[in-house]
Amino acid sequence: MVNPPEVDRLAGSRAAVAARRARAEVKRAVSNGERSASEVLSSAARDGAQPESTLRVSELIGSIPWLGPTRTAKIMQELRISPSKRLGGLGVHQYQRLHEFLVRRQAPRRPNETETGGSRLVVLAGPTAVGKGTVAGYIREHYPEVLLSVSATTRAPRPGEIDGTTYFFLSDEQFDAMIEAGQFLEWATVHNAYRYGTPRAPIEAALAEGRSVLLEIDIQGARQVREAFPEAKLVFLLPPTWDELVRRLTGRGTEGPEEQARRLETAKVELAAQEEFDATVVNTDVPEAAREVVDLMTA
Ligand SMILES: Nc1nc2c(ncn2[C@@H]2O[C@H](COP(=O)(O)OP(=O)(O)O)[C@@H](O)[C@H]2O)c(=O)[nH]1
Ligand SMILES: Nc1ncnc2c1ncn2[C@@H]1O[C@H](COP(=O)(O)OP(=O)(O)O)[C@@H](O)[C@H]1O
Repeated sequence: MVNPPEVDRLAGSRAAVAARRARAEVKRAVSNGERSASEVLSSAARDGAQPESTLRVSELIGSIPWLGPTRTAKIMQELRISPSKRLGGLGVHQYQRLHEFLVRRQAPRRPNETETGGSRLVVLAGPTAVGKGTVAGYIREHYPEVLLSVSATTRAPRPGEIDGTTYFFLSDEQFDAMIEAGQFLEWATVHNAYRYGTPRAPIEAALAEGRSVLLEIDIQGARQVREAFPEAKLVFLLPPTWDELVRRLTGRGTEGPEEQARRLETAKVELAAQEEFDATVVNTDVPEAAREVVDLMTA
């Protein structure tokens, strides 16, 4: 029996809705880190009937955490794949290029081989509230062999912060005097508000003793350290997702809504800088993230 056209049309639209839902589920799983993009590509290549095969390449790449539309468009150009191309329609060479890109991106980036062995100066940077201070504090507690640099700042202490341990809390005049005397290894104005700087003397002394030194500083500072110490390793701490970063900032309760909004704006700029770093560590679990950072100090 042949279905009347209306029944066929209905069945067709139901199938289209189901396929759309399946593609949305694939994108959600990739953006949450539940599935890797390379595994989705392999699944599409294995079986053209899978919903993955009708996913556009640009949708797959755009689902990878921290790759926004601008970076995605740039990557599509570099891979020489048209934005409308679906996974199931890739040519052999296109598939190869995309697969290599995805596998390269997923492997945890280790400092490049040309670095002098055992360089001991490591910078830990990342967006506000990602957990830099928490991970650095865990390292201070559990890896006493690592010297954690104590920065100077002109911002006021938060409840529980101890002068000389969390920061050296200085007045503007005291901070200016240290700049004048060349006593900072680097310094920067962060979140368009307060100044932060790394006192030079303790770092140079610790490096001279062959100790590992960890600087927890902002992106501007990381760039200055790279200039002064090309062998330094720059590690970028990432949150599992943007929503988790927002939750941590608001949950921390150390800034009011206006300051939080300002810091989140800075965070977007900072996240875009991660490509300048030698390695990235995702701070899902503090002990695990701390272990990965320490491993990078001796890698
Ligand atoms: N350049 C530079 N940045 C620093 C230094 N110490 C801390 N920071 C950065 O200043 C920013 C603000 O730090 P803080 O006020 O503790 O805020 P939080 O990052 O939101 O906890 C963070 O990105 C820190 O990494 C430093 O010595 N130099
Ligand atoms: N892995 C994690 N899981 C959940 N919460 C975390 C994690 N790491 C840090 N936090 C919390 O997130 C908030 C921001 O951490 P903090 O160390 O102050 O960030 P940063 O120094 O990067 O600004 C704090 O409330 C901290 O307890």
